[in-house]
Amino acid sequence: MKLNTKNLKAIQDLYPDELAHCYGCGKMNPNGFHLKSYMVDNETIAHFTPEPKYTALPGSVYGGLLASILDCHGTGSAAAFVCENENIPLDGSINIPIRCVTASLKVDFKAPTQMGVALELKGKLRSIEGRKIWVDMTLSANGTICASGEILAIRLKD
Ligand SMILES: CCCCCCCC(=O)SCCNC(=O)CCNC(=O)[C@H](O)C(C)(C)COP(=O)(O)OP(=O)(O)OC[C@H]1O[C@@H](n2cnc3c(N)ncnc32)[C@H](O)[C@@H]1OP(=O)(O)O
Repeated sequence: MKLNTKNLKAIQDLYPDELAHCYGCGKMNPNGFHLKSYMVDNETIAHFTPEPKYTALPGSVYGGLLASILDCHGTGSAAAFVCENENIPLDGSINIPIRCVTASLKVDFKAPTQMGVALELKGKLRSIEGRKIWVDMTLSANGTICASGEILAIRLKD
């Protein structure tokens, strides 16, 4: 699915500048991946096209890179789901006051991930229990789920 992001704000772009240096998704990191995740209906979605230098076997993407983008999609999704739960707007009118970091990340690699195509990451909220947020994720290439992930993100205390 091609996502029209014209009227959407990326979750990571709602982090305040001083917390936006993450290598995977920080807008302030000039060398990073700049992953951008969006809330669409009840799920989160991101697209990312790896450069050929992130090759594993010829023609397929290195698993560490896939884990990296799932990590950032997962924490961004966790922050967004908490915002939705607490009626905090994601429309860019404010920087979001929710900070989530990864406590645990599990990735299952199900099929080789084709290099040279836009990968699609999706996240669904499994549960929020206090400061713990579990998000289930998939990563697809050309409509085939190549990896699934689950993340436990922890909401930082104020
Ligand atoms: C703002 C932009 C952020 C961008 C982030 C991009 C994604 C990242 O790469 S983040 C970097 C990688 N992650 C980290 O460096 C985190 C390192 N770990 C920590 O800082 C701490 O362990 C932290 C914050 C996760 C939890 O510490 P703390 O706030 O003291 O909470 P703590 O009381 O230990 O744990 C809270 C709950 O989570 C549970 N928990 C913590 N870690 C785990 C774990 N690995 N597995 C299962 N449960 C866990 C605890 O058991 C506890 O549960 P309960 O409330 O039921 O007792």
